[in-house]
Amino acid sequence: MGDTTRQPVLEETLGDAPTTHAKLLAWVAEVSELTQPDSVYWVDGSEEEYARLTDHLVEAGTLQRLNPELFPNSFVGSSDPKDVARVEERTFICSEKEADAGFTNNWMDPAEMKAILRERFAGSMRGRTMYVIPFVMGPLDAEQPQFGVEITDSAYVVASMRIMARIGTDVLRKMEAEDAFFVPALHSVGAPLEPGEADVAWPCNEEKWIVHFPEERSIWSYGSGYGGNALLGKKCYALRIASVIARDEGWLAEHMLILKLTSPEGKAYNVAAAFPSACGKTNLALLDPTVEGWKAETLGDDINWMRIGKEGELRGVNPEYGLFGVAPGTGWGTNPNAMRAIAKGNSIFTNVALTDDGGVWWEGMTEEVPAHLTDWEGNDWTPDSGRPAAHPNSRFCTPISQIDMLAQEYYSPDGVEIHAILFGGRRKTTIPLVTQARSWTNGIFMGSTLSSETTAAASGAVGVVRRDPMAMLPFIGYNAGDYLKHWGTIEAKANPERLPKVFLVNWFRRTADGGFAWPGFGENSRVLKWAIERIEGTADAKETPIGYIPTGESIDLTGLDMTPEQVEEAVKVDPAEWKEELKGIEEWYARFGDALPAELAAELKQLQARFA
Ligand SMILES: Nc1nc2c(ncn2[C@@H]2O[C@H](COP(=O)(O)OP(=O)(O)OP(=O)(O)O)[C@@H](O)[C@H]2O)c(=O)[nH]1
Ligand SMILES: O=C([O-])CC(=O)C(=O)O
Ligand SMILES: [Mn+2]
Repeated sequence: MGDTTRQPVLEETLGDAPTTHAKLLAWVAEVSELTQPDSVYWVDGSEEEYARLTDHLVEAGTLQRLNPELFPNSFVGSSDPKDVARVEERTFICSEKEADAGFTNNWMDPAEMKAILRERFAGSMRGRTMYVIPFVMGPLDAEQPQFGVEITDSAYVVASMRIMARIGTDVLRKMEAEDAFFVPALHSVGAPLEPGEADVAWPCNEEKWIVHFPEERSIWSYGSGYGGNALLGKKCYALRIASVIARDEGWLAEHMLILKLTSPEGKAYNVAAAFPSACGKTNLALLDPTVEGWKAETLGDDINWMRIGKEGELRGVNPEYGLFGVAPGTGWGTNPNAMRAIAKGNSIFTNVALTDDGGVWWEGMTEEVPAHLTDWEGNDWTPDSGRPAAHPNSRFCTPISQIDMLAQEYYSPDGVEIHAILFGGRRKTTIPLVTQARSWTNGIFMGSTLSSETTAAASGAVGVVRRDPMAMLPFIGYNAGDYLKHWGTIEAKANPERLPKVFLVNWFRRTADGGFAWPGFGENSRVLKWAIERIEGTADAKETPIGYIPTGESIDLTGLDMTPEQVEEAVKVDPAEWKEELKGIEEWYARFGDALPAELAAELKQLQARFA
């Protein structure tokens, strides 16, 4: 990239370095000595820089520019077919003590792991540019801005990080002015180039390591260029490392969307919802309410940092700056708000199909399926090809500011008060459309036993039911038992009147004939209305062993072709199914051993007794 690069910042050239932050300079020098890049480039985050970067990515064959009349300033690229999702089996929490990682994480001794990683990173950036990306998760004017610096040898990562996080010179200036702590996040695709060797479109390594050192608050990611493995501000920092910081400081870093709802009377409520990957967060965050008189506005679609406010209320902030959404199933029919945001351009698409007129397409985008496409692997595709045109975990990466329904409070460093918390998963049976928890502890029980069928968002088998506490199974940066205990401490710190009410939801239940028991998407606003009316004490409910479910009449069905009996079917608690479920929960809880909080063991006992 010629004039855009700088020589490695080594000890003797520190005088020319673009920052006075001594720790950052030292780290950049150390990494460049280890990884041996051709040059070091400090990312300023400007539009002009983005133009140069994307030009370079087009030249390198990583990205293609889309037809600007269809998608202005937008690009599409395909990853290596073996680098399409997060790799949970290659993800590690290297706490000093193994017990602090707990049974839900892979663990290795930090010194041993560092030795392995140093070997992998040694010379790993040879022939490449090393980019230094100063970033902040959450608003830069937050009381305590949460800084990070990602070092990467992937221009695709730089371009994507610019959409997903606040990056560049402003961040660097504030960081150095405060001589602030930052999370060092080191990333290499692990594909050094020998002199004269031609690059491939998507460099990566067969061997992948996604490693977190919680005590050091550092991240080392090797071998993958994809999403959650490589955009280190997202899952690695804002969930795994932040969950550890949150434990130590008394707050919560959660895998949740945040949605603001305003009732016909003009009263606003903020709902946070935790669903596992590819289970409907982005869709709910961009909800188009079908229920009359209600307004929805987006605050966040994936991550929610919650702190206790001055009046003992729980306040949530979305630390991200963009959407990294699942493309398939996102369409004009199901999620027009996402489609409108995407259509404004300024987006990077990964592993979607290409239309003949230079646009993108994926399954579910339009009702009409194009007669011809280039599929995500670059092959000709027609509707009778017998395979999806877009990869099931293909993604759109789009600035959050392009959402028309974005709430103004998104920009507020103090966030918003959270009034309700939803936990949800993808279950064909057993779990009702919606259940209200009896109490905060009962709500933690619901979250801790959350289960879902696995999706394409992580590599491995799809459709297997697994427990996913608070939808955080792959993201809890410490012992899962301690994590549940930490949730328990919130009750005592909060104002009891202001504690959010907790609900369990399941948009994915099936009827006997195999269809969805509930139409989902915009219609989910009817369920949210019920939940809010429960908070206000105005909606009817039926008490069951697992909590409160709606009566058939208590869900507003105006304008929807559905009967109260069908609602009852969608919310029914079937004792036979629950007998099986209780076995699953018992096995799950047994895995925590001594780390299981006593109050949750008691919750399970009480539930068993209610079914007996
Ligand atoms: N049946 C049904 N499907 C839904 C609903 N909401 C979302 N989906 C589908 O679920 C898939 C994933 O939805 P997303 O909203 O992208 O999931 P996510 O939780 O944001 O996923 P990540 O970004 O991976 O964390 C898409 O294929 C959607 O079409 C719903 O209410 N009902
Ligand atoms: O992290 C990623 O690659 C994408 C994502 O949001 C998830 O899988 O939950
Ligand atoms: Mn999402």
